Amino acid sequence: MTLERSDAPCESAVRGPLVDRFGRVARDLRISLTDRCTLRCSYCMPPEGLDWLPTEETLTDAEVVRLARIAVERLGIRRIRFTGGEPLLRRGLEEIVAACARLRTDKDERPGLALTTNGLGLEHRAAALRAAGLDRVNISLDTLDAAHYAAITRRDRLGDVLAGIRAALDAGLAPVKINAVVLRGLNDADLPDLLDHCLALGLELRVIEQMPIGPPGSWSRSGLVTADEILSLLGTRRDLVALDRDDPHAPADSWTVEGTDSRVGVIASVSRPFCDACDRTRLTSDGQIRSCLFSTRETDLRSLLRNGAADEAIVEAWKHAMAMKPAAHGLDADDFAVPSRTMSRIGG
Ligand SMILES: Nc1nc2c(ncn2[C@@H]2O[C@H](COP(=O)(O)OP(=O)(O)OP(=O)(O)O)[C@@H](O)[C@H]2O)c(=O)[nH]1
Ligand SMILES: C[S@@+](CC[C@H](N)C(=O)[O-])C[C@H]1O[C@@H](n2cnc3c(N)ncnc32)[C@H](O)[C@@H]1O
Ligand code: SF4
Ligand code: SF4
Repeated sequence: MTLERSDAPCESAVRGPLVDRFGRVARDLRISLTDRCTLRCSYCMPPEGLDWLPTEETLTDAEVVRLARIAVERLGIRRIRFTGGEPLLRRGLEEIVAACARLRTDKDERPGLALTTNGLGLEHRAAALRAAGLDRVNISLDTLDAAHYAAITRRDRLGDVLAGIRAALDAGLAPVKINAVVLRGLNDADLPDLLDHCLALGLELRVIEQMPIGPPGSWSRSGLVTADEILSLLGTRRDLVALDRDDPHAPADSWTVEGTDSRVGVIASVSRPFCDACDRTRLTSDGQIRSCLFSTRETDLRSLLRNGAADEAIVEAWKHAMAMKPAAHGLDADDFAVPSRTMSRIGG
């Protein structure tokens, strides 16, 4: 796919809901609630962490909810995912979820509400989050081997994640998906065990190709474990049958595992990009809109909010940001530009 470099929005891009120059419509908003985290996953953050945003630069709960309301009521957003950093570090998470659950979409429905988390502390919050209106949760777990887990995340917290998964299931959050980024020589050989564990608990495993969006030096194309390799690892003990995508916009390709009711997914952002059908817009914890995970530019909604802008001005700024959305991440292009933030500051 070639990258469109023109910055001029076409007319259709500035009318109606969030539509970009290529006709893609954003229905899915990912809100990062903090840039801080309890882990230091090697593919996402440097061991020493990052310079965290000062509190005053982070959107308040009320600011987050106002932007979510504008997105849902004015801009056609139908699903919201809370992410981070680690969103469970956000004290007001339950209140933010409850406020978003009161919104109504253009179809007069409650927006779908989901959380992506590393699972630390979920044990104590899953029930309250469910009661607040959270529908589902994706939990990151790269391996069941405690030593490998500690090597990847630089923290010895495997037991806490497993407790968080159990609590999510008990609370009735459904489906519970497990996200595993696969790293050569670290957890690739652990995938069959992880799949068996997920099948036993009724969890949907998605194995993720590592993207070049972590700390400098953490990614190389030659070291990438690609979707083809992931599939052969997952097929070591199990037979997989390919499924058609039920949601054309979902990042994962899915398979059923023969002899079970379960499915397993592969998110192949690098070797099989899904940018053509992208339906996402992203809000960072400091109030910047990123139309693409790999954007090199952002649109500052926080300044608008804090300068007293009316909803209409925010709507226009958000639409303009969407109009500038690139065609694709362009990883294969000669002029690929490294995104302006690393993963934990964007929200995945
Ligand atoms: N390239 C790319 N990767 C994405 C995008 N959205 C999510 N991902 C990656 O997909 C992986 C799983 O992300 P999640 O936060 O669980 O979100 P999701 O897979 O969209 O969630 P579902 O709605 O449950 O399918 C992470 O590595 C994300 O960074 C996207 O728009 N582009
Ligand atoms: C940035 S994290 C934020 C939410 C939460 N802290 C967590 O880990 O689930 C969101 C997702 O991005 C994934 N991720 C982080 N760095 C990645 C990378 N370099 N390539 C692919 N996925 C990555 C994580 O595995 C996680 O599933
Ligand atoms: S992937 Fe999630 S848990 Fe791991 S360092 Fe990044 S933000 Fe934290
Ligand atoms: S890389 Fe950008 S355009 Fe491609 S799917 Fe992700 S957010 Fe969408």
